[in-house]
Amino acid sequence: MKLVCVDCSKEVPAHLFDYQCTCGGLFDIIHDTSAIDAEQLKRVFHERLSERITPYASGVWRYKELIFPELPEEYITTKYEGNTGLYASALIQSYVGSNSKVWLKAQSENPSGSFKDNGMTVAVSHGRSLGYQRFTCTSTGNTSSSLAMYAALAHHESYVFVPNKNISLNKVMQTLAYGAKVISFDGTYDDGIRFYEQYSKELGLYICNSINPFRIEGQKSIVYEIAQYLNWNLPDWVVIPGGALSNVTALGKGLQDLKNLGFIEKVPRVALVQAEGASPFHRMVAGGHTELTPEPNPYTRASALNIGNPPSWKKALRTLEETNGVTCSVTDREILDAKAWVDKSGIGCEPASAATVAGLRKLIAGQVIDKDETAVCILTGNMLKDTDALQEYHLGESAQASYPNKIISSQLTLKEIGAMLS
Ligand SMILES: N[C@@H](CCOP(=O)(O)O)C(=O)O
Repeated sequence: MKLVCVDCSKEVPAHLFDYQCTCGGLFDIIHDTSAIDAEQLKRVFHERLSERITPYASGVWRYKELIFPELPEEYITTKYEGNTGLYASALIQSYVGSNSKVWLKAQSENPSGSFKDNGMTVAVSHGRSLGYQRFTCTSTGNTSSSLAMYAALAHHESYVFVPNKNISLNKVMQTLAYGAKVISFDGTYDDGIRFYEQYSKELGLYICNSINPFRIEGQKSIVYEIAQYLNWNLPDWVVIPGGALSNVTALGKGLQDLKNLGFIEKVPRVALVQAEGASPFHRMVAGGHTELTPEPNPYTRASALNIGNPPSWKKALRTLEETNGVTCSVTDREILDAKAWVDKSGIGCEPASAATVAGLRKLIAGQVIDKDETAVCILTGNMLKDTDALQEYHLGESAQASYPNKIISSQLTLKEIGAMLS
């Protein structure tokens, strides 16, 4: 295993771990897979589906050989993350106007309620193996909840920086309740990352944001799991939301692993969906530019996507190139309407996740995605991560007329209502 800089291609042995190269570029982790017997490994992954107790019962560590083969088991900090549902939803298929199967991959079912757990279990385990006892991140709330949970499990400390506005209080409370020291600051996630880039050495804390390549390695398991559940036949499209862009980066890296090992024959196309108010990456791609212009004041109601200067944009661009991918942006209204249908389907998600369903609908309407093509939308966070969004949508002044279910209120007694219903 070695670290390779995405900017200057400098190679560094993994034991000299750092977040950034001396040139300022982020590192990728590259594994030596030459000794892997792919068929044998597939059988091992299959056998581990019936594990209950060992770390291999985790939907991340099930794939340890492709994620972090060198890690001694004693450092693994797991809550059996992953193992999340993959649902084919007829309701969502009809909502997006598709003739073909649409799956929802519910990363929202992870132990802390978001996809961050897939990467965090690996980052915290790696940090422990290096001897760290204090962990940190800056976050709009999902990364911080996940970090706080794993740090607590490992009996270690976590220090979390959260913007003082435009994030969900539920997530901040979840982080606090897991025992993190929560420091609210005047700024955005982007400011927090800049701070770490400058001070990571002096802090002496292990950084758990996605500038840490071990986070990306763990998040690759999301697409491994989808592929394994579908017997190694992926849908035509994978639709994914984009904020910090770690998810799409990991998706691309995971797809290349599967292809290179011969686990899958065809690489699906990737559709990356951003919220209109925080869409610097989409604007770059749509404008045919090769450099990202940061958005200084990102704002979307899908607060997990409130990121104007995504650190992983170069890695994300590679995913698009390798998968013949596309990008699009959707409005907050489109996101919240799509969310209402994902919730009604019984699966549920936080607003950021619903950008995928809104994006799929838009891309089908625009004939970028064919109605006859299959797709999987990755849902990143749980419905209860942002209960304000639920209230605003269902009870607020602009409660949506398009949504069929309302609270039925009446002056009748329960006995009278019972008589009416019988
Ligand atoms: N929405 C994210 C933003 C942080 O991204 P990361 O991948 O760098 O941790 C959050 O939950 O904080």
